[in-house]
Amino acid sequence: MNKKASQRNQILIDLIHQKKWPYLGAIISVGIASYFMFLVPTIGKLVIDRVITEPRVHNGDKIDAVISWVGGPDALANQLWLAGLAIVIVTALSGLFMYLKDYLAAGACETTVRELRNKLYHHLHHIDERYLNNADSGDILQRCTSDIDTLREFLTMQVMNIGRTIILMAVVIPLMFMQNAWLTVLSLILVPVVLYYGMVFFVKVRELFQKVDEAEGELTTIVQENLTGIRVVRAFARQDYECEKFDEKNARYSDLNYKLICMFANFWSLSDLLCIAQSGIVLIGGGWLTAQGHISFGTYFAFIGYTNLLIWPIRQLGKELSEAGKATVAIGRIQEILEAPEEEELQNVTPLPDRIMGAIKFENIHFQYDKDRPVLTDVSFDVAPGETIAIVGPTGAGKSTLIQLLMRLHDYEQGSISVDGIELSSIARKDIRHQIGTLLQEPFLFSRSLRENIKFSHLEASDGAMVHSTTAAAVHHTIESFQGGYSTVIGERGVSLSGGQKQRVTLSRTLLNTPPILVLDDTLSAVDASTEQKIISALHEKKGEQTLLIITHRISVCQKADRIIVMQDGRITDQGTHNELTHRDGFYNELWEIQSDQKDQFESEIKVTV
Ligand SMILES: Nc1ncnc2c1ncn2[C@@H]1O[C@H](COP(=O)(O)OP(=O)(O)OP(=O)(O)O)[C@@H](O)[C@H]1O
Repeated sequence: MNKKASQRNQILIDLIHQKKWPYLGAIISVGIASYFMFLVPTIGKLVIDRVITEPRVHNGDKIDAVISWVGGPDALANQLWLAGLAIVIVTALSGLFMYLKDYLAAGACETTVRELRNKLYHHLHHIDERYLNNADSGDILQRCTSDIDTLREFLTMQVMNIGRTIILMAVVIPLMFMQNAWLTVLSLILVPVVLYYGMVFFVKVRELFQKVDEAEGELTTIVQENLTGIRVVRAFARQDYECEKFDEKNARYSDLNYKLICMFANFWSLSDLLCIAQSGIVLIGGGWLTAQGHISFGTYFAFIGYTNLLIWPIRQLGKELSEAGKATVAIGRIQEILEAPEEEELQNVTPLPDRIMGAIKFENIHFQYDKDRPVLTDVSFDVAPGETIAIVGPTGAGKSTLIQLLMRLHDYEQGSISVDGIELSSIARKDIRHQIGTLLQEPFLFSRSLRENIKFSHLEASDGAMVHSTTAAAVHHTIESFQGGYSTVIGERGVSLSGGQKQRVTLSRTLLNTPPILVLDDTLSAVDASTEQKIISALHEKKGEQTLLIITHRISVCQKADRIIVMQDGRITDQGTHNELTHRDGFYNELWEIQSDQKDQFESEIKVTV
């Protein structure tokens, strides 16, 4: 067994081990139920041999004692309903223990799967940023939903059925041998073939299952992407193109499923044939042995019953094993996520006060995502507590990366970053993130009420504080104009709000928490100039209370900053106030001239029109 397979088994063993007592109870119940199942044909045999047929068998054993107790063979022959009642009672007891098995197993399985789901969800929230950047969200979604369901089915159905069949064989086969060894051999002669065929099928089908799962993942990804980006598709009138792409994936998924169904059809028909052949062998062989007087008629009757009792579950074993193949693929895929590294946490972290001052220092920072592709080179700058810094630069200059390093979404390898004089790499990730409020380029809102979305940053905040933050973000009146006000539930990713409204809601969410450091990553790009000014003024009211880093392309925002940092190609190429930078050549001055020209042109066009 290779390492991966043994790790997969280990996950399963660990999961089952956590609930060993209910599982053990289920196994014992199956054992008892199997014994009662064995008793049904055995009662038939005893009645035939000791009551119905002549000459009657007398062994002087406990069975004879029971027969005498109910009035002897003749009396029993006149009251055969008693034997029928015994069969009903034994069958009912067998059913009762099977129910107990299902009850214990279902409880244990559900808890096991729920714990695994929680473990996976918790892990996803702590997984390393690099893994998330490269991961395919549709695929992860599938692993967390349908793969978990496959595993659940495996634990509730397959493990129990496989266990049940093995226990049934372990209980019934020795009891059959005790009655007649040759007939037992005859009754089981095709069992190895049925089992082997099931195992071969199981190995073959596993590979195909993996392909089907992958194809399903691709299909989920394409649906999810298209739902998220449906407006982009419509804007470019690319519906047909996307439908074609979907059809391709859909066809592949269907073809693979069809192949799988065909394989199963072959398996069922051939295994049915094998099972019927096994029953036929017992019928013919047992009939001959009875005719020759080697076995009693009752034994013949009982062995037909035993064979039927065993062969069908054994045939089912092939199916269960093949389903188990599907589960091992699912476990492997879940395991891949569980093995993805989590964000590393330090053993000895430097604790932060409840509220830091907000001083930031970058010293000779070098950083790259991929080998030999430097994104930040020798970046150094200082920010005093309460200072407002604007960061400008062309696209791809590394501005967002700077912020991601500050939030410890990635770790720097060269240089130093400190917050209030404490080296960032010695601070726990969650501690530093508590101190920084961030508004990312892409506003994200949950499909919950506006109130829940805004209070996400500060769950205990009062409604008054919430209204204060929405007023500062210039969105309070918009929210009040909705029929449901703050209770309005917004669609997935806030689709019922405009881009600017979404940004303002996310801004109010960040403002509610008043963290000592606030970062706006190109957040104001989707709001109009007057709203932008309102928001900037609101932020300026708190000037000095929090350190403000604003990544922006707008000169109007930079003008209000204490200092502007200019970034180009991963380096800081200039810094200073608006006045200083507009009096020397460089990127900022060019940006200023372009935006001033545009403003002048716009104003003169308005004058002409008026
Ligand atoms: N997760 C990532 N993995 C690999 N490369 C990345 C990743 N994120 C960003 N980059 C690369 O790093 C460089 C800097 O990206 P960054 O997002 O920091 O730029 P930016 O200045 O914020 O750009 P913009 O103004 O367009 O947002 C770019 O070349 C980008 O392709």
